This record gives sequence, C-alpha cells and structure tokens, in this order.
Amino acid sequence: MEKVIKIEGKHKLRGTVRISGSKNATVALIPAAILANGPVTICGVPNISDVESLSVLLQDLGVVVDIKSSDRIVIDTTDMQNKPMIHEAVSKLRASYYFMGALLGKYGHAEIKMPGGCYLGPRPIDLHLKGFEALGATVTYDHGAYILDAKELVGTKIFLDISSVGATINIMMAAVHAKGRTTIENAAKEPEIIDVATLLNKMGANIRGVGTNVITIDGVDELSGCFHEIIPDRIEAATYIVLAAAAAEDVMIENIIPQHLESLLSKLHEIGIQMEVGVDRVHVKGHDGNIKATDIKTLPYPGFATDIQQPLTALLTQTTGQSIVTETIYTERFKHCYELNKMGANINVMIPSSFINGPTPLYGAEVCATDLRCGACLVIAGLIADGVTTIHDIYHIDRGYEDLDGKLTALGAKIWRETIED
Ligand SMILES: CC(=O)N[C@H]1[C@@H](OP(=O)(O)OP(=O)(O)OC[C@H]2O[C@@H](n3ccc(=O)[nH]c3=O)[C@H](O)[C@@H]2O)O[C@H](CO)[C@@H](O)[C@@H]1O
Ligand SMILES: C=C(OP(=O)(O)O)C(=O)O
Repeated sequence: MEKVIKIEGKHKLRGTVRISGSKNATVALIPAAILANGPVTICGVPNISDVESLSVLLQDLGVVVDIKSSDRIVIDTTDMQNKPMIHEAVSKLRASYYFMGALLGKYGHAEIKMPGGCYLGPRPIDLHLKGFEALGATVTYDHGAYILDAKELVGTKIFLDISSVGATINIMMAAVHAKGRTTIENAAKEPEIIDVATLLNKMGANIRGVGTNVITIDGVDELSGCFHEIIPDRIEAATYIVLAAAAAEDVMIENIIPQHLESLLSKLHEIGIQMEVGVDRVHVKGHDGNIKATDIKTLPYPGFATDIQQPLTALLTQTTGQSIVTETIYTERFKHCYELNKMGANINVMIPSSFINGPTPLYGAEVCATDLRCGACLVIAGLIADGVTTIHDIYHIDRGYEDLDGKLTALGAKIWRETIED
C-alpha cells in the first residue's frame, strides 16, 4: 500500500498562506541544542517528518523532547547518554550529520552511521571530516559508521575548499568548546547558519562573523539553556511565491524575510510576475498571460538557491521562449525535468543545465517525487495542469513542507491523499 497526493489542476488560488519555521535551520538547531547543559526552548518548529526523525534520535540518546505546543519544543539533556547513533532514523534525513559536530564538541566522541536525505548526485562529507581532523579529532569508518574521537579539540584555521552549509555548521558546533580560536575561511553565508550561530551564542558560545565568509569561534567552557525562535523557511516561502505566480489570482505569503529571497524576487520581476513586497510578506497578483523565459544559475547564498530552481522550473514551462537553468551546486539535480516532461513539458537536460522550451500546456499524469524539491515542483505543475496529477513517493515532500495539503486547500486548491495498492 502506498500513500499518494492527488491534485486536480486549474483552480485559481486566492487568500493568505503563512510560512513555517525553516526546515534547514531547525534540523541544525535541534542537534545544536544538545550542546547546552540546561533546557533549550525552540519556537517555530515546523511539523515535518525530518523533525519527527530528529526527535526519535534525541530520545534514543536519552534526551527529553517536551512538546509544549504545536510549534514549541523544549530539549533537555539532563539524562543524555552518548550512545552510537545507528538507529534507522539516522538515514531518513541529511541533517543527522549535525550530531557529529554536536557530540564531538560536547563529549570528544561521536559514532554515527551515514546520513540520508535527498539524493541530488554525490553528497560527500569530506569537508566536515577534514574540519574535525583539523581541530584534533581522529576519524575512522567502520561497519558503515563514522567514529570521531578527540582527547582535546584545539582551535585552528580551517579553509573550506567549497563553501558548504553543512560543513560550516558542523565545524562551528565542534569548535564551540575547542581550546582557543577557530577560524573558518570561505565559510558559507546562508541565513540558516546565522540562525544556528545565534542559538549557540544565546547558549553562551562566542561566535562572530556569521553571514560573512570568515567565522571565528572562541572556545568557551560551558553552554546553558535558552529560548530561540526559528527564522521563516525561505525555501517554503519561495515555493509558495512561485506557486502563486503560476496558479494564483491573488495570494499573500506571510511570515517571510524578503531579503532572504532577493535572487528569486528579481527573477520573478524579470519574468513579468506582478508582486508587492512588504516588510514580512509578499503579495503575488499573478500575471497578464505574457511571461518571458529567463536564465538561472544556482550559486551559494546570496546567489540563486539550488533548492528553489526545481520549483521554479514548473513556472518556466509556462513562460515564452527558452529558459536555461544551470546547476553549479548539485550538477545532477534535474530529475524533476523528466517528471515534468511526463506532464507535457518540453525540457532537455544536458548536465549541468536544463533547457526549458515554453510555453507548453501541462496535463495530469502519474509522476514521482524523486526528492523533496522535485515534489514541490510537481505540486506546482499539478496545480496548473489540466486534469488530475498523481504524485508518488510523497514521503520526500513530507520531510520539508508543513501541512502542504491544508495550506493549499485553504487557498482553494483541490488536493487530497489516497492510499493505493503498490
Ligand atoms: C539540511 C540542509 O541544510 N540542506 C541544504 C544544505 O545541504 P548540504 O549542507 O548537505 O550542502 P552543502 O552546502 O554542504 O553542499 C554544497 C556543495 O558542496 C559539496 N560538498 C559539501 C560538503 C563536503 O564535505 N564536500 C563537498 O564536496 C556538495 O557536494 C555540494 O556540491 O545546503 C544545500 C546547498 O544549498 C541545500 O541544497 C540543502 O537543502
Ligand atoms: C536537499 C534538501 O534537503 P536535505 O539536505 O535535507 O536533503 C532540500 O531541503 O532541498
């Protein structure tokens, strides 16, 4: 038996949608919280399956996760034990790798099997491991698990060959208790990194320079509990903005930080989407039927986010002319294009680019959410397609979109889940 999402397309969307807390921040903030010796309250936690998997992992370590309300949790490490992390939940998400930095930083020892997450082509973690080694840890790989050990972590200068989000956060967490100063050069600048450093600093860490490409961490002895509110999810926001541009007459997207979305908003203006950008909201007013193709190149923040190119591709099937999307982060991240072609799109993929020829009418078809943002792309395509679209492998979508069906239904979409025979 399999659960699928079904969407009947061509219903015009209207209304207001509220964006949840950022998945990519949350999945780092939760492991970061175990570095504290007192209770950490995190507010704005999205109800997504990645958070459920992390809660399972925390409980496996003896950490108490107290759910105070729908979006507020308290993480208490009083009875925590540093056990090997071999639970099957580790491979359900990418971010389980943050327990490497957090456990190494807290105990000088971590044992954890390979993380999972979306397959976007190879996703090595060599830069994380090199960073831990530079701080004085030994890294061994045995029976499918990484074992990290350090008698003492000592601050040092670490240059990242690639400005990796995960490596920047993981090294930051490992270094919070290291002796002396750690400097991360060519650090990633994504807003989620700033959010994690903000939490760690509230806990008592001494991290400066986040948001630039040089981060310094001066080691401290003790971290304590605190309260933290997660930033809004810029990728969920981007998904609803693109979706509104493609399928709406009038939609307000609330609880966003527009500055996190500048590369997308400027592209949408270029395409011909009518929008008004407020302090914490974007009002999308649709388009006059005359939207133009554009070219996109994904880049580290503040460049165009790789996570947004997939949802945007659904809209680009409706623009006039050829759009070229070039991936510089995950050069194989194009599986959504083959699924869109099953719905009537005309896209050629020549890695590292997709060539989208539009406009093409889309029609309902059986498609597969091969990864999280491919799923988001297919939802948008389903909303503008003629007929009913059936999306398989929706567990990917549930990793990162809180109450997708509820939010879309409130906007007037016809979307529902069905259990079908395998
Ligand atoms: C949980 C989370 O936050 N996930 C995001 C995070 O993933 P993640 O943190 O895994 O992505 P990275 O920023 O690390 O990856 C960027 C690039 O660096 C390469 N690389 C990375 C680490 C490493 O040790 N060696 C190496 O070669 C990757 O293969 C990729 O080509 O950033 C990606 C890029 O913005 C997003 O698509 C993901 O949604
Ligand atoms: C690729 C993504 O997530 P993860 O890194 O968790 O697989 C994503 O959020 O688009």
